Amino acid sequence: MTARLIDGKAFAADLRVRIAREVAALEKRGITPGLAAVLVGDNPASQVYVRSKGRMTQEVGMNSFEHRLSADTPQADLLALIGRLNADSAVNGILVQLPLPRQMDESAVINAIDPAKDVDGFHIQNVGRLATGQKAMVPCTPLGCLMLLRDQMGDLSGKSALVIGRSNIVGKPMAQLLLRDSATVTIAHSRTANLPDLCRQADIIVAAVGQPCFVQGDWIKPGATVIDVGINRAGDRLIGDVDFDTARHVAGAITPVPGGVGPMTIACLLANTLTATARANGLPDPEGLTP
Ligand SMILES: Nc1nc2c(c(=O)[nH]1)N[C@@H](CN(C=O)c1ccc(C(=O)N[C@@H](CCC(=O)O)C(=O)O)cc1)CN2
Repeated sequence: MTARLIDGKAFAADLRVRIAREVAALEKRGITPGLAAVLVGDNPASQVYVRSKGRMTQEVGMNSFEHRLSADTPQADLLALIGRLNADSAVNGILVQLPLPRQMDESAVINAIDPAKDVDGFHIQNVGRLATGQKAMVPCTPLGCLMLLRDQMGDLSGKSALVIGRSNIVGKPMAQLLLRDSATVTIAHSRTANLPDLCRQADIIVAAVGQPCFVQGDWIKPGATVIDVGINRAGDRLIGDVDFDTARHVAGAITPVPGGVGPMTIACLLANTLTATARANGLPDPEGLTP
């Protein structure tokens, strides 16, 4: 068996076309969504991501506002900037690129963002809303994984899903989203016993452990759908959390790295910005962009 390749890059490109159409429709009402991206420090990967976010924001017809602060910026200055962005009616979405420099308190910074503009879905109010089934802003990477899974598998109800990783950004919200779609969800992590056996029972595996080639092909149930969230750098190569070369002979469908989940993250950021703009203007949520 050779797994179907889940082409996240193509899916994300289609999603951006749909978003651009919605943005053009808003334009006719005199509304232009605006996304503010804040980058603190000079982490090379973060610089690349923020640049791509700005470029793609403009490509779909939204306004992009970029704020770059030096690594030694006092936290109070960052909080003051967030306060100004919260109050700015041209800004519908705010993101602070992670990771932040060590002297910053990540939760204090994230929770200073107006939850209605929190297009990363990291604010504690959005976390609580997602967990209790209310309208929320949903973290971009798990939202992208959910879109890919629904596209591949249709109804996820009753499927057994294993999420490997318990981060606030990916693992926990991913589990919430799968639960919301009535999958039977298990969250595994570094202390989980018998992980290979748990994997072998799963119709869906979402790997977000941050360890290259962690999930082996012989852990995978034949025909399962495997979503690899890992982006591990090895020199100039990117390697996922799944051992792609062995997994592709067992899985039914699998995301590659690169070109799988990664591109969905930015497309979903744009989707969330559109949703935030619609909500701020008393309009219904755009079709198919929210869970
Ligand atoms: N505020 C946030 N910070 C971070 C997030 C986030 O969602 N919000 N996620 C990651 C980084 N990230 C976006 O910010 C991101 C990661 C990866 C990709 C992507 O397209 N990856 C490509 C490969 C790109 C490359 O060559 O490096 C792929 O996997 O195909 C986009 C965005 C942490 N910080």
